[in-house]
Amino acid sequence: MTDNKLLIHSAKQIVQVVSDGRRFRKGNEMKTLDFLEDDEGQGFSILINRNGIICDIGTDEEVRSRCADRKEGIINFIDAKGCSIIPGLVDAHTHPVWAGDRVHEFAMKLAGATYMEVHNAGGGIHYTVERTRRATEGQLFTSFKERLMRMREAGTTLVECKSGYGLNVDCEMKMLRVIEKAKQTMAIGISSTYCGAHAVPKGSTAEEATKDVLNNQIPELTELLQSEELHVDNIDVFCEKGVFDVDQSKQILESGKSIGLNINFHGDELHSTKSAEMGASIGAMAISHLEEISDEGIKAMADTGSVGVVLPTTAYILRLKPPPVRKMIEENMIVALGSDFNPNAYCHAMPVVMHLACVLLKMSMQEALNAATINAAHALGVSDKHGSLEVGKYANLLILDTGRWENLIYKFGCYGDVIKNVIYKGDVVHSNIRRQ
Ligand SMILES: N=CN[C@@H](CCC(=O)O)C(=O)O
Ligand SMILES: [Zn+2]
Repeated sequence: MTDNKLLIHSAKQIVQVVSDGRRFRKGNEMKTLDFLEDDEGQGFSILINRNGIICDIGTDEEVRSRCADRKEGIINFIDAKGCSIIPGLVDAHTHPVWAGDRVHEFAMKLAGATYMEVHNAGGGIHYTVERTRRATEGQLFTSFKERLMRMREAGTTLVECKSGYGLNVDCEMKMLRVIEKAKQTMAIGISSTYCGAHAVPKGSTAEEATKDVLNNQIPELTELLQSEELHVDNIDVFCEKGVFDVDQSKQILESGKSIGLNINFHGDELHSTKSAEMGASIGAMAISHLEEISDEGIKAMADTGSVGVVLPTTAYILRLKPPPVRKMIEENMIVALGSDFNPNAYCHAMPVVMHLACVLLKMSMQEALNAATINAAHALGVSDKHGSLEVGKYANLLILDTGRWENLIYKFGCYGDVIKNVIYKGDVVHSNIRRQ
């Protein structure tokens, strides 16, 4: 007799997001969510095996009788009466490892300074780089761990995490080791990204910094990947006027691709540089920001299937023109969401990001949930295991204390009132005490 780890039963609603094995949704399909619900008051169940994988899903009666037929036992039960269940949220873009505090810059920006004015005056990324270089691995891990726990409480079960506040070989590898440690020890999924070309270090030119990335940082990273000291998934560059230009970015991204990393980078944020066209031409898995994407860029990304990761917190905080998400969806680009959690945009909560996506980017709640689950997982190349509630996928899910999942988006900033439990690979990793 096999024992299953957990049966969650009696749920009012299970929002699977997708139920037919598809890896993403685009265009008009983004308005659709697959879910289990009926008006007769019938409850729904999810059964999770010992390996933390969903092994059955359906009405309470169906799941229990199939389990009995297979003569399987169940170790734990959760009664989800009146609740809805959705997949764990996927945050497709964050910068969560750093030291220092940039609250003073928020005041400068409120007073009218632009992002690049702060950056060029030695603040912004440069300010964080100085403090991150001085911090020990232990100090960086302690604050990173805390941030990951806050993200998880807000419903994130898979998060992309970048390096990029080192800008030299030692500190970039230090950041990647910190991310690796969390990857090995914490109950949250992590997709790690090398972003050694996040800014041009003080005292260097972009050309010199490109050479350092190509000739020093990537070779060192290659060795650490080969020795399996690090497991890195993606390569990123800040492709922007005054940072790395399109040619420099292309060289760095292609070099990362040649060592097996997925291309996933910052483009067309503050200026239209044709980053999207370049990224699509080299097979980028995803490109983030895209506030200034051109019509040709949208078409190129739609044609190649590169995912557009939009970051509503950035446009909101920097008062930028928001990315043209309606147009992207109309043109069949795959759109995903990320929090962009970083010292400029201090927001770790994907429910807040989804709310901003609806109000600022004019997405519907269904589109926002697709973008924050299956499409975000696809941007990270792992939508075969994450991003929906289907048999064979990780049992990463949220039990919401409401019969209508939309409350998670509607109740702006009040996700703590809505999320009852966060479950990662079949284990309860967060319980809202007030909601028990
Ligand atoms: N634009 C570049 N990188 C980050 C900001 C990083 C920082 O300001 O520390 C972003 O995605 O918003
Ligand atoms: Zn970023």
